[in-house]
Amino acid sequence: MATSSRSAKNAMPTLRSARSSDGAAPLFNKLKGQNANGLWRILGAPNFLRRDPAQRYGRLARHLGLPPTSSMKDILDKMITAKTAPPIPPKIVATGPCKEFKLGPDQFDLTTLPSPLLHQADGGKYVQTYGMYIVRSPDGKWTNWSIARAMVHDKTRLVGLVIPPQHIWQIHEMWKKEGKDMPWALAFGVPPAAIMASSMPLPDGLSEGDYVGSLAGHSIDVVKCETNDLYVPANSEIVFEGSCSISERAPEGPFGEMHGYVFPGTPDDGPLYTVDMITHREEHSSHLRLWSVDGRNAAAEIGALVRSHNLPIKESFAPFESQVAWVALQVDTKEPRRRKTTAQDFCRQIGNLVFNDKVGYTIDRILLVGDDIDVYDFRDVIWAFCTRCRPGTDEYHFEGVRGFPLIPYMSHGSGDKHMGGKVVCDCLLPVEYTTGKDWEAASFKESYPEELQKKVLDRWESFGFGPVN
Ligand SMILES: O=C(O)/C=C/c1c(F)c(F)c(F)c(F)c1F
Repeated sequence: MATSSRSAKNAMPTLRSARSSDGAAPLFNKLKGQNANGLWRILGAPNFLRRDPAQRYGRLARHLGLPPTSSMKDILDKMITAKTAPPIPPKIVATGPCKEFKLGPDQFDLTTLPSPLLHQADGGKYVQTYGMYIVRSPDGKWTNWSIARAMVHDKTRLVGLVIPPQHIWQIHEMWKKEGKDMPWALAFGVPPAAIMASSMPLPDGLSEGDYVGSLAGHSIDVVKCETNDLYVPANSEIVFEGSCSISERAPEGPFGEMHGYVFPGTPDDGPLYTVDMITHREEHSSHLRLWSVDGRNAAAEIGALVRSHNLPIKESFAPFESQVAWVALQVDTKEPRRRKTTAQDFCRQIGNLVFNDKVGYTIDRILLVGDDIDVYDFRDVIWAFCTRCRPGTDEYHFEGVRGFPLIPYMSHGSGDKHMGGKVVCDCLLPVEYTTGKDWEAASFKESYPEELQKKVLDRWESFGFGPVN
């Protein structure tokens, strides 16, 4: 990464992207409010799409050590494969780069450090959108690494979103029963595989640290916090250490959320986090991003869940165009025919399984599509949805399941804010449940003999139509 923080002093604010051979992410080196050691810089959108179609998911691929030309399928398959690999627990080390600088509560002021106002109508400065929370159950058996947003509340405190059924909420409830504030750490700039694992809806009780080791192919070095007994990745760039109150709450939000809305002047409330110490390394930055990884990773988990129940699903993907609130499931349609499954039984079985599991929490619409549909191509998915799913009769609604309260039609809609609002859309035509696909797509690839297609493509540019895409 860029220049040393020491050179940041007294410089004009500039934006310089963290350019490398495979693409750019905005790195803000000189920010108003930095302290004498340049704390902190900000890297934007570390997991977002690239312009180059050949490297569309390059930044995500880099999180997992995959080539920048990897497909979304390559990325999600690696995450699921690692989950079933033998766990590689973190390795405890005596110290690490994150210990190079240590600031006590009288040496920092969160209201003056360069926390960004990400959207003009946000209820506060969201310094935390891509850092990794570390919390542990009171019995010490479950260490959870996760992402949850938080904004600056005052000089030494943040206020964050902690909602059921998230693991941080589950563990916070355990500490409430103990009558003790929850020890907490927030690590920015952690190993990229760790932040990817933090945004996967892994099963309750599974410690991400074990999973990340199998994802990275080696154990992650962790080091003990100065002010509590939690362990953080030793090469983290910045670490906030402290505790999350089990009683004190404050206004939280609104925030420009993953679905693309902010409702001005409508804060909710959340628990207060007190920061007792900040440690950081010389080369540091706090990472910002907008919520999006969760839906993509949820799709991978949903695919694994339905296959583990012997449901014939080949591929699973959450289209970006749906704000990752939909999941398209490609069905191996010879199986429902072999099993003589009716559409209703099939859709109800999938909806009951997914929408009653934590992995389905953020997903409001499941689209079942046939063998001929590429779930990674939204044009394919929406074509099947528009032409094969009859409104009403081919849709199976689920109102008796936990809803996702952040979706605007839930939080600001007409129905219950916390229950339901979910549906399975059957985008298989009835014939796919009986004798199989009986149509040809009226398309270049399906409506003409291959030799004719080749003849045309060979002469395409000579016709003056430009390069074949
Ligand atoms: O603040 C946001 O834009 C989204 C927060 C968020 C999320 F992205 C998830 F995937 C969750 F599961 C969740 F509980 C959340 F609160």
